[in-house]
Amino acid sequence: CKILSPSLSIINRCIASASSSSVQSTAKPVSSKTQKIIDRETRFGAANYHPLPVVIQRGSGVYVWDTDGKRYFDFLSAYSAVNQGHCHPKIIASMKQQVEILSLTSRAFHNDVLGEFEQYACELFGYEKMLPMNTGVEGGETAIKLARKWAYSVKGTPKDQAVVLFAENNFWGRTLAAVSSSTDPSCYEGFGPYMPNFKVIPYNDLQALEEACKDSRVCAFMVEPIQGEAGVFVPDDGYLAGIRKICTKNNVLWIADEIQTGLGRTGKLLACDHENVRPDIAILGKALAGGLYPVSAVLASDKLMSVFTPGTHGSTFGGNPLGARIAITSLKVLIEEGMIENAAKMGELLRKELNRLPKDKVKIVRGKGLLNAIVIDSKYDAWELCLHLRDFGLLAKPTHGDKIRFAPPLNITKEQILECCSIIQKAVNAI
Ligand SMILES: Cc1ncc(COP(=O)(O)O)c(CNc2cccc(C(=O)O)c2)c1O
Repeated sequence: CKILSPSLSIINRCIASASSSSVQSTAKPVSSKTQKIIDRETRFGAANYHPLPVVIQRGSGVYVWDTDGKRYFDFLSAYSAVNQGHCHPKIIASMKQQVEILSLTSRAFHNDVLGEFEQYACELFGYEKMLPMNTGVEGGETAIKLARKWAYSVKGTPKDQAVVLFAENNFWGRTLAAVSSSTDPSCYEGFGPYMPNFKVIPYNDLQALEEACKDSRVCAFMVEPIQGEAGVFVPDDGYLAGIRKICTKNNVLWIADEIQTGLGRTGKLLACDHENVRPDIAILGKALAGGLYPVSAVLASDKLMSVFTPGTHGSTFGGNPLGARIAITSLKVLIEEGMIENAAKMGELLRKELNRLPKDKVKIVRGKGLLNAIVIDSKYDAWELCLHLRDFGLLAKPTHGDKIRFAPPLNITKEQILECCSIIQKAVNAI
């Protein structure tokens, strides 16, 4: 069932598109070389994205360079998939070493790296078992299958009756199951019929969760500790602890989607660590392999994971030795180079500086660690602001109309943060 209230994103997008089309942009036009590359992509590629007009050719650390050699700060980090910075030398080195030895065996046979990755990840995150996949949405699908199978085989839910709860404005990918839980028409419209027994409740509302859990068919609540795509919605302190309590009381599995918030992004290893609570199932992805390879993972207890028996789930590339090697190094780099603590410190500095921006233009600043967003006044156009940010050397992109996410790699320095803030100030002055 879906809550079909007109989502804010539609209204904001109408305003944004109206304002961007009606207001003449004062941003710089792209070079003919860049335009030619964009035109070729437009000619031969599906139009399922609307990228900012810039063509990136090289990346290193917090920087990327376009095809004209211009340098930018990357303030999106590929939606938090590049937490370790672009092309981290240690991760590249381990990738190079492994790729020349063995890349893929399928799970028909063992390989000599997967067990090392599983042990390292289980011990690091405090779980007993890990199931490796590739993309984040595969991690989400795996977690939901796990919860449903547990409902039928352990909890005793009648066959095909299990209900999974999601939060309004959730985003966990683009598969038919993922869009079945979405409340954003641009995500789900035109892709019906939808997955049954997905129920949506308000985010950051413990009473709504308590009420929904009265339905004995509910087997799990899948939720982001901070809603990324929705525009970096940070819930009230205590929300995560409240979820933990209510799910435990009602024998409902708590699935934390840490794909965007995990791996140091919010200034802790997992965003759930801010409240010292532990979900029954944690899903990781994106930066798990440093933005160099698609690796995702589902972590759970031995008892819970044991509902998966041979042949009940899998993936051709899931658990491949190349991805496993890259993931081990990506996790070690995150820890050994103090990126998690740096994210906490640099996030505080970034929000302090962003809060100095004129309030008539930048209405809200919010975030945790280096997952942040500004909400600009509807009199102004977020797209136009991103074009000016690009011209001044910083790449970011609007999400849902009036919000702009600021999420640089976690190894950004204080000097770089201050330089980025002066760029942001200049761009805000320019709109
Ligand atoms: C919280 C969360 N969970 C799951 C996913 C899905 O991950 P994969 O994309 O690897 O399947 C995400 C993804 N996050 C995300 C953010 C912005 C754009 C896009 C895009 O599909 O272009 C994806 C996410 O932000």
